[in-house]
Amino acid sequence: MEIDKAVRESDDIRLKTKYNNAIYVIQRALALYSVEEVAFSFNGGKDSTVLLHLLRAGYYMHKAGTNLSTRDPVNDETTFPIRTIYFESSSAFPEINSFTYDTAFVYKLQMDIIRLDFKSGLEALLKDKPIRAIFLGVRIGDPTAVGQEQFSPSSPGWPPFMRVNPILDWSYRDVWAFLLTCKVQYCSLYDQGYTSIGSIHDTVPNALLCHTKTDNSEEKYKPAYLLPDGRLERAGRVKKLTSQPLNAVSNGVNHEESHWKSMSTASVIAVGDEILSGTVEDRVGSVLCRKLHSIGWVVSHVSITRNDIDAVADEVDRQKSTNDMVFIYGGVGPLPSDVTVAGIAKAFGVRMAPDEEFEEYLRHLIGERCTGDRNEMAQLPEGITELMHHDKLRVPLIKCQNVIILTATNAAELEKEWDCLIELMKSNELLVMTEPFVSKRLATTLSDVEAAQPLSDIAIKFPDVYTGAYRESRGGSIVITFTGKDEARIRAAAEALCKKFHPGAFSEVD
Ligand SMILES: Cc1cc2nc3c(=O)[nH]c(=O)nc-3n(C[C@H](O)[C@H](O)[C@H](O)COP(=O)(O)O)c2cc1C
Ligand SMILES: Nc1ncnc2c1ncn2[C@@H]1O[C@H](COP(=O)(O)OP(=O)(O)OP(=O)(O)O)[C@@H](O)[C@H]1O
Ligand SMILES: [Mg+2]
Repeated sequence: MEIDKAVRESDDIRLKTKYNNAIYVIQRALALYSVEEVAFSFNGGKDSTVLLHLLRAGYYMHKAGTNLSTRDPVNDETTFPIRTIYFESSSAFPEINSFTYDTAFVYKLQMDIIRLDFKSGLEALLKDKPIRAIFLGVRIGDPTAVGQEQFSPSSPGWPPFMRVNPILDWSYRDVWAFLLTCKVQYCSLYDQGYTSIGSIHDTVPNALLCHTKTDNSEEKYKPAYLLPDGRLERAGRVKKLTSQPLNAVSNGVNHEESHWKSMSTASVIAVGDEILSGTVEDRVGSVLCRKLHSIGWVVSHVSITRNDIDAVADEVDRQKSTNDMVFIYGGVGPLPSDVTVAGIAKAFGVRMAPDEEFEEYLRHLIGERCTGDRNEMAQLPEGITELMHHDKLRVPLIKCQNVIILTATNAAELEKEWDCLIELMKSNELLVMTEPFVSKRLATTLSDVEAAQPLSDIAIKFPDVYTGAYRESRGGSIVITFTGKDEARIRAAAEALCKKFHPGAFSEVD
């Protein structure tokens, strides 16, 4: 068989392994279910195109294995009796539609076209046909792959069938290695910069493949197989799939009660038993708070957590749902106490899965000693992780939905990571910079009893200005802080306070 021959003759060992595993899964399925009981869910996408060829090869081998002596020369490899289902939709790309139909014709697929949503369509199909298992081109990293194995029963609430995912462990790179090695046709959109295809409403070419802009500003895209980092395969999917939206707010002159609530908020979590025991000082937290403040973010919460998966999971779970962004550091690495990433996975209810791109970075960094299977560090939370690469970083930053993992251990390292992070977040439109905070500080030797009531009055009169106070020592002066996004309002609040006391009662602190 052509496909089998092409893979076996190639010197891509990795592809051979992936291919053999996928064929094994297909053969297991064909041993468990009769041909009438299986179906193939085909939609013309690259993953289902890979699966089509694997299924044809697997089916042929299965037939040859079970029925060698009686092989019918007419019923050869060009015949593929597995029922193929396509959920046709008016919002599919015309190129996807025509590729699906053309492919069905070329390979004589027995197509069932379903014009209902997935769930209702499957309900109707399963009522009518004896289908018990459906082959899908789902891969780890797809949002729908979370929690799935190669054989996964359909979810509760769905009609009962077995989802069979022979290419679950294939990476983006494996998919292209296969399609190119086997020289099979794929949908033309992949040559126009599309890297993962949903509907016409949520899919654009992947900006990471955009290479020129001509005078009339027409954009040109490289083919999908040139995307260097498969993790970014879904970058052409319109936002809802990447992460929770960040409501970066830029109005600093809204004088309403809800003013502070409308700002972007961040929570900072340090992980470290040694910080809790007082053995070491946290050298990152305060610098990070200053950085966030400088871009106009409100830091709502700072905490220190034990090196314990459940403790990290609980804290991340609490903070991720009440903040736009969570920054976590400490406990990242291969040591037994490095449980931060696993804690994050637990907080999101996903498992840890090997991440090939990350493994590649680690291999460059640590050398060949760490192979994928043994390298615990190459395991990342499945389906929610995005690697953020920057030329100045040796290892990409890890982002799990709205949780960013920092590896900095001191202020200098944080400076560097922060600069890269800001650049990356801006270019990915994950972070719209908000107006920075401005603040004014006034020191006074007035007693706190004297200052208390006038300060409350100012806070009521200027709800858009944060009015706070702190002491440097119990007996020393009080420092009053005014913070907000509108300099004029801050000045007005400070002046209003000064007017309530004798001249010279306050002096400005730099
Ligand atoms: C054959 C088939 C079986 C599916 N089985 C399930 C399932 O068991 N559970 C589930 O949540 N979604 C199932 N889905 C839906 C997919 O996960 C779907 O891609 C996902 O809900 C996202 O769809 P959307 O991006 O088009 O909205 C199935 C889809 C197909 C085509
Ligand atoms: N409209 C559909 N009809 C039939 N099967 C579908 C449909 N949409 C998705 N599927 C099934 O779900 C799998 C996963 O879909 P997904 O969009 O992730 O992959 P793909 O379309 O094959 O490739 P790409 O990631 O490039 O879009 C498909 O391989 C296919 O088996
Ligand atoms: Mg698709």
